[in-house]
Amino acid sequence: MLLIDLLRSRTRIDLRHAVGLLSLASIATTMVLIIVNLAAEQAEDGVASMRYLGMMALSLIGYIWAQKKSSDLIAAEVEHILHQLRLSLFDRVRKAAPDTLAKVGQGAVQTALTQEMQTVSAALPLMLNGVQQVVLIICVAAYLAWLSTFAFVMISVLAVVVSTIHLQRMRKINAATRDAIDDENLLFGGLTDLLHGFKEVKMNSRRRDALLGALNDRSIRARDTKSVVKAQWSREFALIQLAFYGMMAAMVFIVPIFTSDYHDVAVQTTTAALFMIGPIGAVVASVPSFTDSDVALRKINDIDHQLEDALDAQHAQEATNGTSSPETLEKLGGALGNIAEISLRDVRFAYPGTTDSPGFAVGPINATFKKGEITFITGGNGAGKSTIIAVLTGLRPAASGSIMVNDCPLPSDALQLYRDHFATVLSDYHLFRELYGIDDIDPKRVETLLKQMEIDDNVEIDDNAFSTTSLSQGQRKRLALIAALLEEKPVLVLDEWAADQDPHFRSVFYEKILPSLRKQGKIIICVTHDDRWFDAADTIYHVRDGEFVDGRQTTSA
Ligand SMILES: Nc1ncnc2c1ncn2[C@@H]1O[C@H](COP(=O)(O)OP(=O)(O)OP(=O)(O)O)[C@@H](O)[C@H]1O
Repeated sequence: MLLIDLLRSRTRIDLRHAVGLLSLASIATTMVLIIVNLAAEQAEDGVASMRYLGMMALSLIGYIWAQKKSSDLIAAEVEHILHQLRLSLFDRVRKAAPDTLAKVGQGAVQTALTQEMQTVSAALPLMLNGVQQVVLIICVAAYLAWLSTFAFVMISVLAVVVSTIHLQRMRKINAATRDAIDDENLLFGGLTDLLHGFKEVKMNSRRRDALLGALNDRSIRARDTKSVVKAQWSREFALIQLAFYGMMAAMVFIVPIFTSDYHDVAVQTTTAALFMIGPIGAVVASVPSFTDSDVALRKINDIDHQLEDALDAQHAQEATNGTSSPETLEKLGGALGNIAEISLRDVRFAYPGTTDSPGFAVGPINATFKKGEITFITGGNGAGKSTIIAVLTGLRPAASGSIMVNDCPLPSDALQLYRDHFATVLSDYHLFRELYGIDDIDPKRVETLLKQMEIDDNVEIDDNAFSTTSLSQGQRKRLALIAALLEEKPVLVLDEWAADQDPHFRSVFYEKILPSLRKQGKIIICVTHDDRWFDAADTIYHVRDGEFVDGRQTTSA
């Protein structure tokens, strides 16, 4: 079972210690049963034994101590294991290239990190409680064996028969559980469409009806498969309860026929059997969550392996390019510390294609971006501007050609080092409310930037975070630019940044903000369609079909 493998492989504690504590709690509980039986015998003779009362108090103290110790240990350990699992997935996501993540599916990774983790989180404590109850059942069974060997053998045979039937039926239930979870995930996918596309759904009643129809169908399927699983489990509970009552009946009607001295222990044996109802119920009730968590863990593992395979392929590709020597990295570090220019030399890149058509390709690209200069990249939709930006910023590794920092070629194993020198607001940017990675923010600088972006009335920075991001599209982009500028990087890349700005602020951007950034000595690269302000650039590259067709030096800048 994956859950047990997970516990074994990830735990920091000695599992024998935890099981020992759980067993101690079970033994203490069994002691209570034995003492009650013995005290009851004395009570029949009208004697109230203080010795048994003391022993019972000791057993209860032992139970409470072991239970508290084991609960604390297990609760901390369960959360530690989940934390480890999350970190491992975060790490793989961190290392993944954009294509790797796209291949596995962002939605699948998100589901693994949220829904499936929650299922496992709920199941782990139940499973450990189940272990305790199993130990308790074993202890009570041993007590039964001591009271009456015949009763014990009979119960054991009955337990083996019922367990065999139960396990057979479990296979069917497990398969149905997997179907139910798949149906539920399909339903959640549709819900994401409904919530993310809420406005589009509101605007179009045909789309709304079609989407709600599909959601309804998926919900019906999820309902039906789930109710089949629940009905199967109810039948299982009934079977186990029936077996239990059968066992009680056998003890009071059948055992006395075959054993002569049974009447001496009949009451104790029946009490012990009754004592098992709770633990058996708890064990049976915890089984469905094991099944759910096993399915959830399989899904998490699956995503983990898919990411791992994609990363292995990525690393194999990187390995063919070799590893840079410390001298090369040192030279590159020096160049990056004082970037005068970045050049692309015969750079090519292509998206993976399909069997029917090759992926879109850019290159050969030749261009130079200089410190203290503004470069515009223009071109029609789909010409390849954003793809070139992705290669230039090191988000996508070039297939051939070279990127030069000053006169130093960028090796493919130093892309992260290179990327760390860029601040970007890309076309599909994400605005973080928290200014992650930006420390010691100077409040005066923030004030100036907020004023310069004309949003000082709407936003402030508190505790390293924007006070709000609930703003208009244009204002959100201004915040993204502030965050990029606070990073204080030597290269600034903006992909269609001004597209959402009003005419007034566009002129502020092109006529004031960009020139002041040029004065600061940054390399500024902007993808833009704003031909009215082409004069603001020092150099303009025009892209057509993945190539620069015109690189012109403007005169006015
Ligand atoms: N992730 C991707 N996987 C495969 N192909 C892609 C991917 N992203 C873009 N493309 C292909 O690359 C082409 C160029 O896209 P790109 O985004 O670079 O164009 P663009 O010039 O920035 O366009 P726009 O002005 O519309 O933003 C697209 O036509 C598309 O076919």
